[in-house]
Amino acid sequence: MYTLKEKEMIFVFTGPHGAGRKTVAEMSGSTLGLKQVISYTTRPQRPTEFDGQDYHFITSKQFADAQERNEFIEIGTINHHFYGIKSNDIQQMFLAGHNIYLILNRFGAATLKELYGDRVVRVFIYADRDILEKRMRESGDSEENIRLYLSHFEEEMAYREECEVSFENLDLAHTVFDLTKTLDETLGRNLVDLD
Ligand SMILES: Nc1ncnc2c1ncn2[C@@H]1O[C@H](COP(=O)(O)OP(=O)(O)OP(=O)(O)O)[C@@H](O)[C@H]1O
Ligand SMILES: Nc1nc2c(ncn2[C@@H]2O[C@H](COP(=O)(O)O)[C@@H](O)[C@H]2O)c(=O)[nH]1
Repeated sequence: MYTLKEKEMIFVFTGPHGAGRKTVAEMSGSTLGLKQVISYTTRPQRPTEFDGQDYHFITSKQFADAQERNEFIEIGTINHHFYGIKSNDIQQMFLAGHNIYLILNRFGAATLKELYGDRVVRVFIYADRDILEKRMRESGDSEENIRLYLSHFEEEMAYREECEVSFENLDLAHTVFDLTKTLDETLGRNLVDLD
């Protein structure tokens, strides 16, 4: 496992599906120079997704081989598919001089917190159930996926209390403004003058 150096931070975006974790993480992340560590998954690639950008899409055999070689720092099973983060990818990002973010479910967020303690800030992004359903439908998710994702809504929302910071993502510009300010302060840089 990579040992974090002074001032290196890991931001883990979590919360219910469709809350806008990816959207706000990318927007604030690009302002603050954070880089995403991309997960590996055995889930089939969706038509709107790009390999290496949304996920590294790999076969079950490739996943099992990497697991055998102890390459993953964290592994999750979601809807019968495997997801994992490689330790070496975290290390490479830090060696390249970037602070990092990941977008994980609550189990992955809890694992990273256990491993890296105070250096992990869990950022919980949420909106109410009806809004999530509307967003998922508008972004083309299948009815089956929407049903599956919303079936975990209450458990996902309950994790909010354990997270270091949380933002209700209603108006995108406001969320990104508040989030960027908070992350900038957490990094102790105060580079972003948002007032
Ligand atoms: N504040 C917002 N208002 C309206 N739409 C939003 C807002 N934030 C994000 N969206 C839209 O909602 C959809 C889901 O956003 P996003 O993919 O970022 O969510 P997510 O939490 O990462 O969920 P998933 O894991 O399902 O991708 C996208 O189409 C995105 O453009
Ligand atoms: N515990 C982990 N959770 C992960 C990882 N990569 C993504 N995720 C989360 O899983 C769900 C499924 O997302 P989908 O894109 O397949 O719809 C979502 O909440 C992701 O944030 C991981 O490596 N570990």
